[in-house]
Amino acid sequence: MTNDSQMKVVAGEAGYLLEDVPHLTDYIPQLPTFPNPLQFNPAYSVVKQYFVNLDDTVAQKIVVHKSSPRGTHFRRAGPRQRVYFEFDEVHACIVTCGGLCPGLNTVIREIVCGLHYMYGVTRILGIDGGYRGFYAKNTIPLTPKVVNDIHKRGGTIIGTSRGGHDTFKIVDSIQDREINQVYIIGGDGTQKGAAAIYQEIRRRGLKVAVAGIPKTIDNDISVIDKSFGFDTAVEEAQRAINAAHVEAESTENGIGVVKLMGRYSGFIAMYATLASRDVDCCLIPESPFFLEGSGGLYEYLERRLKENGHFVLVIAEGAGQDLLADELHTMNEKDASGNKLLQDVGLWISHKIKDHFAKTQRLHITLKYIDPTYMIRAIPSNASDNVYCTLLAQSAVHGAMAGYTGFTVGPVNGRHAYIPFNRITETQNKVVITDRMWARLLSSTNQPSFLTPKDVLEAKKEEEPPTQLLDGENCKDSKDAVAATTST
Ligand SMILES: Nc1ncnc2c1ncn2[C@@H]1O[C@H](COP(=O)(O)OP(=O)(O)OP(=O)(O)O)[C@@H](O)[C@H]1O
Ligand SMILES: O=P(O)(O)OC[C@H]1O[C@](O)(CO)[C@@H](O)[C@@H]1O
Ligand SMILES: [Mg+2]
Repeated sequence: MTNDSQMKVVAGEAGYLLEDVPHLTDYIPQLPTFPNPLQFNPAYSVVKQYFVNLDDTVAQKIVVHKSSPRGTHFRRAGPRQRVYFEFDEVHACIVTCGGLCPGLNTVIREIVCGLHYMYGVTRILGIDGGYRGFYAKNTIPLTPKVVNDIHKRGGTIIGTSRGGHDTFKIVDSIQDREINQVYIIGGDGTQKGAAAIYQEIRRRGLKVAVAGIPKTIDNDISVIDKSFGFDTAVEEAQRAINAAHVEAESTENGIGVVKLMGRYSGFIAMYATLASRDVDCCLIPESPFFLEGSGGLYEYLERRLKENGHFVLVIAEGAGQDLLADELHTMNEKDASGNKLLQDVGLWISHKIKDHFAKTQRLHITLKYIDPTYMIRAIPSNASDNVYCTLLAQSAVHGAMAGYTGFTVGPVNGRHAYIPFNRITETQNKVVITDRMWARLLSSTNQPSFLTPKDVLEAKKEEEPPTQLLDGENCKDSKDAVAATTST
């Protein structure tokens, strides 16, 4: 077994590997344990097997050959027979960081209700306004009554922010307030911050469990099947695409342009396009494109307008940024968290298309640009995301109560697991354009791939899939996971 402070790797037979998460007892030996109060909970009395077996693990790769090694596994999430906190000892806090995402309030609600109703915990604080709220703002007491209706609202009732991560000040605040469970909801940046907080807590030898709940509307968090709020966002994006289609269809040579979120990954644009069937072209950050000449966007646009009389273009906000940078000579501006600030590619491409047709005078077009960017993430989560958020929150609560720390929760092939922070933060999930899912999109829109045979070869070399067995498999940066429904 190898052991570092972020991940414990345990090897087993036939190539079995467990990438385990840290536990409080790794650095505080002989902690007392207590029976899990869940076994006395009437709602759970019907459950055949109350507790997750300590040896249960979840396979990262589920499509295998006869001779395949058993591969990487993660610890299965869920309630344990013994817990490391007494109910009246727990003082928990919840913080939300980064951009908004449908379902944030549901996760907050279910952490509060899970702690309260499953474990009898009454002291729970909301940290106001993201990481900086630990040391710069007041806290918000959270009870089941306070959070009762919040899942019906978009946003986050405790506020969020970018930047302001100061590990020492945050851990000082945790220590001063005698907080011993920290629930951190956020994207890749947030999880990196959570890892730093966990490391500092461990260095100080504190009995504080740190649990991350992955959040990103872009669906760019690796290892997990998908992130909460993504389905809701895709559904909302349909409304914008529908509007663009109606507008485009109702005029001669009508063009509808819709810009969707997706800084580095085009999952929202890809899924919204695949679901809608009204889209003629979808442009994402992972797939370079060009405008002029043979095989370019203008040529395709003209052809489609002649064939169909209208055209719908969906573009992810991170697409074509290299083209914009060349033309606009932009400064390399960053937000408070260090993320690159993007130029408005939707507006840019709308102008380019209008200019092209004005210059060539071959067709008279009418173009409408729809930018629903913030609308798709500011809404409350839909039914399936609400259930998903509940499972995530409860998995996090069970993990912290069981003494695990330095972990992120999430479904891996449909089973909830505890995943070490570094596995979540080391890479970002991206659409793989040599994958079958992208091919499906190309065949549904009929758009050109904008790739030369040489480009395809290069792309294949870069993203060599480990196996060709799975549809959509390589849409996951982890190279192993498949999109799956969630269940514990
Ligand atoms: N490498 C890092 N180390 C410590 N803290 C970080 C790091 N990167 C980001 N953070 C902190 O995490 C918080 C959120 O980061 P960011 O704004 O990048 O959003 P995110 O969590 O990636 O979510 P999203 O991109 O989905 O909106 C910020 O407060 C930021 O200071
Ligand atoms: O304007 P804000 O709040 O910085 O958020 C914009 C970014 O947040 C995200 O929704 C998530 O990272 C991106 O798609 C988008 O670029
Ligand atoms: Mg991010």
